[in-house]
Amino acid sequence: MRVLASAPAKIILFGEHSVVYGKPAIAAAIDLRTYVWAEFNDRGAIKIEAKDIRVPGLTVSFSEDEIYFESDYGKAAEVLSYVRQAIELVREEADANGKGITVSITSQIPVGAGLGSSAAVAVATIGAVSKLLGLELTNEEIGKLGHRVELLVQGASSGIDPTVSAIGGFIHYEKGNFEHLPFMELPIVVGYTGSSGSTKELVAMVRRTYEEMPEVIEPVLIAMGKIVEKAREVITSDLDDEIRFVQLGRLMNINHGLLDALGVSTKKLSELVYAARVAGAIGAKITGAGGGGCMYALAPENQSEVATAITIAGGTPMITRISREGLRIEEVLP
Ligand SMILES: Nc1ncnc2c1ncn2[C@@H]1O[C@H](COP(=O)(O)OP(=O)(O)OP(=O)(O)O)[C@@H](O)[C@H]1O
Ligand SMILES: C[C@@](O)(CCO)CC(=O)[O-]
Ligand SMILES: [Mg+2]
Repeated sequence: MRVLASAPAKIILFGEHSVVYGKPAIAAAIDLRTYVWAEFNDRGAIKIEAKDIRVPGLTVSFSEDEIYFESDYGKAAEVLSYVRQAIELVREEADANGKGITVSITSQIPVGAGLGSSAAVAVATIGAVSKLLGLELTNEEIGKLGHRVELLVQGASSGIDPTVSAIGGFIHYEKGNFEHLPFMELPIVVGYTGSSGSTKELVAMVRRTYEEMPEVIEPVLIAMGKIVEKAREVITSDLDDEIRFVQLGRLMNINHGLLDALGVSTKKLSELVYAARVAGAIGAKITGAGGGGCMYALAPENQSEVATAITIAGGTPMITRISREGLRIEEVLP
């Protein structure tokens, strides 16, 4: 039997980092996906084929166009720990420890770019392997297992990324609970700096700053939580789109300033944010963990001008749409 599952990337519209401290956040699944095939092997081992993982600074040996890491030889590189943990967790849940499983991954999501590649690969792997092992799990349960994978690998995780990747759509998230927000086509442009940041390291860096000066950082996190509450009010109001976008844009700009205050912006991220605003975006901010990765801009009138400005500033623009669907079982072959 072979199973193919896919799970989407996400953008965090408001509330990254503060969500790790129990504040609310708003995120949406987007139409870039990670695909995972799962099948049994008769060697009792976990075998992972990551066909297109491109991690700057990582050198791996490969044969033809495939990169192999095999955990039974103790060679599993840290870079594949999300996938390995996902497989091990599902094997445990299914009482199938020791069963040989091969997964093969292809992905459209840039890695370490703030678009939730770690959550998508964990969720798609859990989806494919649980189906293979005959476990009946809801997408919500798979999101919770994805959260456990992120906790195991990163040490800290709010769970928002695996939740939105598993269930899809546009959500408000707080302390493990989520609620779908009314669907809204968002005229956004994502700008990729081309460099990556590690969520594990960025979350740990914010934690160190918080522990050194809680009296300074706590109010920043509280303000971020208030921004999310305000944004939710605007999104669920019956004001015209034009007015809602202007208010959301202002909140994005404030949220970006506070993320910069936490130290998760970079020169390049800020350049893309300012280039987008100068080109007419009504709001622009980092999305995801920062330290490289992506920003996004809200540009109802001028998406193409903003995309050009991001290119001129040295970034790669992506015009994406919200994905209503989260985890999907694409194929089950005998
Ligand atoms: N296609 C893939 N195959 C295998 N592992 C992957 C793949 N994509 C992502 N990963 C894993 O996820 C890690 C990147 O996760 P990280 O949380 O640092 O960034 P992100 O999820 O892309 O961004 P963010 O968490 O800010 O949204 C990679 O180092 C790798 O371990
Ligand atoms: C930085 C962070 O808030 C979002 C990463 O996409 C981490 C998390 O919520 O687990
Ligand atoms: Mg991640």
